[in-house]
Amino acid sequence: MRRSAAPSQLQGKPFKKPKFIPPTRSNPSLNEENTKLDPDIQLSEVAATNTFLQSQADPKIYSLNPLPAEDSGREMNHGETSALPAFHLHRTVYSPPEDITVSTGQEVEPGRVVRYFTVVWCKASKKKHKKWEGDAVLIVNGKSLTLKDLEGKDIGKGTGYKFKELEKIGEGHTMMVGGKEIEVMGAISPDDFSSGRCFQPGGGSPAISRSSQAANKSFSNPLKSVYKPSSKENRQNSFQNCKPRHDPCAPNSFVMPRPDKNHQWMFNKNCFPVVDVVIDPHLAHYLRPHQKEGIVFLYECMMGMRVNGRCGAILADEMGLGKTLQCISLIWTLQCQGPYGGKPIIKKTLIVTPGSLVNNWRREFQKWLGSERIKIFTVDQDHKAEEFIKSPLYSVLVISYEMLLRSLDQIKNLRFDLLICDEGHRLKNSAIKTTTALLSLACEKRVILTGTPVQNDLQEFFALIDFVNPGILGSLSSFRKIYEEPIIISRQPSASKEEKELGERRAAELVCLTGLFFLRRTQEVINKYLPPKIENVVFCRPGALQLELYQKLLNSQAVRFCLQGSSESSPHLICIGALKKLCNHPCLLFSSIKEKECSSTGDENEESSLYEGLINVFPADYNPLAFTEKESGKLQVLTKLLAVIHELRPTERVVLVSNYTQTLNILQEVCKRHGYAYTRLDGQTPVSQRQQIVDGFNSKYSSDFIFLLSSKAGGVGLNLIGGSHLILYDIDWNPATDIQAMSRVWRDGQKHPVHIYRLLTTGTIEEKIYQRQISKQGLSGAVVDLAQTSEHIQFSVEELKDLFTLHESSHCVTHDLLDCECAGERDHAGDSLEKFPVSRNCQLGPHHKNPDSRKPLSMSQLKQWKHFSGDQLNLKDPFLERIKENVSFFFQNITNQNTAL
Ligand SMILES: Nc1ncnc2c1ncn2[C@@H]1O[C@H](COP(=O)(O)OP(=O)(O)OP(=O)(O)O)[C@@H](O)[C@H]1O
Ligand SMILES: [Mg+2]
Repeated sequence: MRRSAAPSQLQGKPFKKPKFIPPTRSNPSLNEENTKLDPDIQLSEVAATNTFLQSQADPKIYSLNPLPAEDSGREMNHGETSALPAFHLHRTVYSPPEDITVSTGQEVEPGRVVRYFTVVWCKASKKKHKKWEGDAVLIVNGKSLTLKDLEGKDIGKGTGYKFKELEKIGEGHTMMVGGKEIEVMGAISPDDFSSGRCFQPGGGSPAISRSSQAANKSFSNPLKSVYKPSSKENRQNSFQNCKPRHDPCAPNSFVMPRPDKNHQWMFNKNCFPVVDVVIDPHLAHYLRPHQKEGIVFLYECMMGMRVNGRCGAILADEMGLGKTLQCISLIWTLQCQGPYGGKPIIKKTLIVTPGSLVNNWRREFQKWLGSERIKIFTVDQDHKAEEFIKSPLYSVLVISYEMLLRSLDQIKNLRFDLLICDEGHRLKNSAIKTTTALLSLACEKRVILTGTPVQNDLQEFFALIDFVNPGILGSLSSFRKIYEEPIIISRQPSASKEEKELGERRAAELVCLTGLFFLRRTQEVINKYLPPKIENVVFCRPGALQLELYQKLLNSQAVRFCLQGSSESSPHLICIGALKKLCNHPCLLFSSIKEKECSSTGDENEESSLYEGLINVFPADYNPLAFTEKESGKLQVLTKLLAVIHELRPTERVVLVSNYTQTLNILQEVCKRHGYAYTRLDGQTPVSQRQQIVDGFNSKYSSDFIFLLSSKAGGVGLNLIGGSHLILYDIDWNPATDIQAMSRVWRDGQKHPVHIYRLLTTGTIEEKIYQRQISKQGLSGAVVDLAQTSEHIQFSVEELKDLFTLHESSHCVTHDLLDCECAGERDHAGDSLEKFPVSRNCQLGPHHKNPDSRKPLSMSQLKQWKHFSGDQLNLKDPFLERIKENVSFFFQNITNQNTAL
């Protein structure tokens, strides 16, 4: 039968064998190089994991875009390369063994042999000359055949075949399946099927995707922006000047891995001598081992050395690990150097970041490189992007996401060679304007920085991956069929053994594919450079007015209504909001009631039914502006805490965090009343002033005692090392918001022991939210993402019942739930949590050799924290001793207890 090529084959040479070529190990020397950096940091950490993707990742470096098998096609005439290990590329073609027994997600009868083939197909016709319509995968399971397209969708099924016919299936065999004619191209290994690799289009390289615009281009040259073909003469001149910028042999020099032969064959068309790329010793001197590893990772990604022709990377180190310095080192290195003839790799860099961090980037550049080496342009109201465009002086443009959208037309006209998206988890949705705007920029070297876990959602994971390396995972629809669906199915309790196995294999494959350009390290890698951290959870007794109001709210018609029905409409959100306000201070609730009274048009709605009769609980002359501290348990504790810090540590400062502007107003008023100098950063603070406020507070000359911070407005990325005490006044549904806030002070540069206080009102909804945060359900559920609020959480009636219960007689409901033998009556000093390292649940989380060793802080780990009731005599901690009168219970954990200061 004559045949025309199937669409995929038109892209390249027609072939007769299965298309997928398993990723091949390339340049083992890079692996060695990396592991040499720090024996503590193994490359296995490079691999991504995921709560979905927890399978063992193979830390090998793979080439996803195989080159011709022989690398002798081009002579490398620069002697330096001969020292490199020869590049061997194996094209593995699977030939089926006589008997294959597999277990996959297909419904397999026990003991039955399932076989897989790549085929081409077309609609059945009598025409002699077939026009093949597409590639597909044929699954032969007993007497049944299933045909799946390369997006994983079933496109044909057939049953009742004769065994004799099925035995004949092999290369070149033609037959009918579900009204489609097929021709078999070759066999696929069960492994390629279960890993999903056989679905990857383009000769096994996901780099050539049919779906993505960018991926439709032939794969990119990571050096093209700078390498212009030079004349012979020029080339000879440049050859003579080809020296490394810094001495690679100097003691403590930090040298980047050299490109392997394969890379040279692809990208060193002018045959420049290969020159060592050496990190500026001025920077190298300061770099921590994990930062060196991170810089090698970023360098290799940007150079297309990890995934051929792909130049994207995600650096997802936990907060405070110095992602900024790693990027600054990358930019400065690529801007001045390159491996081929020493030619620089980039000219212009675009850094997009949240508004509050624009000037932080400038500061960090200045801190590490001074103001002479590199010129940074930051866009704000007074400095428009046009200035950058006009001036040849600047090589780095720093702009906020909001400003980028506004200046997109001008920025689009510029050519950037490197794009860095700080706090880039916001790009997890490819439909949002910011993502489309950034994708419209013609820049292939893309880095996402994020310290915050993304939501537990594989589609968001896909969006981030697709942003940095477009098309590498194929189209979204094929990703869903091939990875997401089997992985999700495998995690359901009802999953069969085969479904579980298939899901695990697909997850492992995804980890392998993405682990090449995804790096996450956890806080532990810098703990040894940090002072001790004393973390306290403080359960504050509610005031009498609070208790009375709380009971009244719980007995309201609105709450009763929530407990009867479904939570599809959202009266429960209004109830939760009111309870949270009350926990912060009754005056906040008073203001809401008054506001409602004024705006009410007489119609009865949930909010008015919630507030019914409440106003009578307040004294008749109640004035919310003249609130007292006594009225709120937490405020009472807070004022005592501030007083004791001020007294015992007069030179130390406090960061005071709330999620609500109105609460910050109250806290600000407290500062005024007590004469504490303060500064404030919230959503209203103009972007241009934010860094100034932060710098002022961090300066040793600052007279401010308190930094009032709205965690939602300015939590991410800020360095507030001027403060060594951080008080979280209220709790968020989303643990990520609180973790972000808490990470502002315990970071590199902090000189004092850090004290963190998390204030919760005993027995109330705040305890429930805390329990939800630390319980497995809370972390693996819907609340891991920064953008998540209670609006996104679905509550069952049972959960709502629990939320809307007040435990008046308990010292600490959270402790009651721990099943702890101490019954909260004695100083129960458990082991320090350092024995139980905590890591945040993260879809893109770290890869650990022992998956059980690091779970999110759980109830059982909390039990290991030191804990004691407020009634105890003589607490060792002088701060807690002074506030204990209004505290029913404490949990405390000390990290780095023995760090010398
Ligand atoms: N090697 C180092 N030596 C001393 N200080 C460092 C080093 N690396 C980073 N720092 C400092 O540590 C602080 C935190 O770094 P950075 O802001 O880059 O963290 P990050 O990883 O971006 O965290 P986040 O996710 O919170 O934004 C900064 O003040 C930075 O200057
Ligand atoms: Mg940062």
